[in-house]
Amino acid sequence: MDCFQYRNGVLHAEDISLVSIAEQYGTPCYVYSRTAIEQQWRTFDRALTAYPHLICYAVKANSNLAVLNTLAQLGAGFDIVSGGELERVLHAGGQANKIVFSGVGKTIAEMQRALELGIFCFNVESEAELFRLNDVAGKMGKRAPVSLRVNPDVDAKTHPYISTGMKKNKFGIDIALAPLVYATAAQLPHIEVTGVDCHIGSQLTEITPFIDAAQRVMQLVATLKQQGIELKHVDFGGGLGVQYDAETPPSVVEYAQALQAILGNAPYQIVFEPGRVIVANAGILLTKVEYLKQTPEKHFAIVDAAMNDLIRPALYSAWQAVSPVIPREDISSQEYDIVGPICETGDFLAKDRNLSLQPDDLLAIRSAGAYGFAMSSNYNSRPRVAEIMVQGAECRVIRQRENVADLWALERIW
Ligand SMILES: Cc1ncc(COP(=O)(O)O)c(C=O)c1O
Ligand SMILES: N[C@@H](CCCC[NH3+])C(=O)O
Repeated sequence: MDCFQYRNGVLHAEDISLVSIAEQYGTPCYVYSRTAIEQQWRTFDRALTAYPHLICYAVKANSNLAVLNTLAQLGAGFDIVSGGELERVLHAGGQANKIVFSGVGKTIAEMQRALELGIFCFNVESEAELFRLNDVAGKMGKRAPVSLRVNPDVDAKTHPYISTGMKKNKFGIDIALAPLVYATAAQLPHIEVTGVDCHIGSQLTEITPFIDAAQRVMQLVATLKQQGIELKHVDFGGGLGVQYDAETPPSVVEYAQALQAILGNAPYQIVFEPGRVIVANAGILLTKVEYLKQTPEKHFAIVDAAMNDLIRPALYSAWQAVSPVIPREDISSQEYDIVGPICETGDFLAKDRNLSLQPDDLLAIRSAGAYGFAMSSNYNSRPRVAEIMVQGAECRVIRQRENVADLWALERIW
């Protein structure tokens, strides 16, 4: 169920009108539906009951403590890519033994901390990293649980910036070389080979690349078995797409069924690292129209949110729906570019949208729960916006709006 719906002509987040949120907390702000996050989580979890599984929410999609805590309470594991994400998860109540650590550039300090805490496993992305991890674990008198992230050379058919499973990408170990690297890993005294991992990209809207990758991974698992290397878990990463516009991504159930057809009754724990599909449609960015501006070419709606708040349109030409909080019928509509106040032509949130607008109108940029606030910045010295979480008729600030003093809090004059 969509937790952002119109009631009596006003867009609501669950039971709370977005007009009242704007009045109480100001704009721009992110608004998340806690119920929507919980629902998505449960849908994912239920679809996978055929196998023992661990769902490790990809923290990078939305790392607010309240979001992480909501998921931790449901039993989530977490996929992290930095020491910062590791500490966030712990601070939010997540369990270390349900954490997978991905990423191509893990530092010695990050490895030490993760080993000290006893994470579920390291998704190792290169031989060099494997040797470093063996060394670090050895000095600590430990054995590091390891899953090699393999690169299956499958085209995820998504935006090139977020496609990760092709030979030309920096991620993972070439699947053709993986048997050799596994053989090396199995000989290292401070490495315990526990699994295999694969993540081919984000916002996948077709099932075929997932199937191709899963087949290649399971072939590798069979080869390793012949080599005498028995794995305990198989991690299929994240990447399941969501509907922003007219895409028709596979449902979680379709995705699970397709994997089941490949896995049969394989005796492995199955791990997933979903990010976007859990949180994207559980959030909006609420913004206010400051000015309407007309040039001979275009109509612009200049709003108080900008590319520093939501960079996806500027970075990937991503399309996100724009909904008026109170749709107007008193004036005719125009094609608008929805732009921010930043000094860049790339500062747009949407282009060519047919809307009826007046200054001070509120707009909701939809599907902003994933890779929204998490990718925001202070560019143009803009304080980061507030994040609000709603459940039913209850509403809480889960991150305060920054103020100008926060902008230079860590700076010193020479
Ligand atoms: C290693 C890894 N796992 C999981 C994810 C989560 O992906 P998504 O948000 O598309 O589910 C990502 C991001 O693409 C990733 O890099
Ligand atoms: N930031 C991207 C997704 C990248 C996923 C990171 N592995 C987006 O907004 O679509």
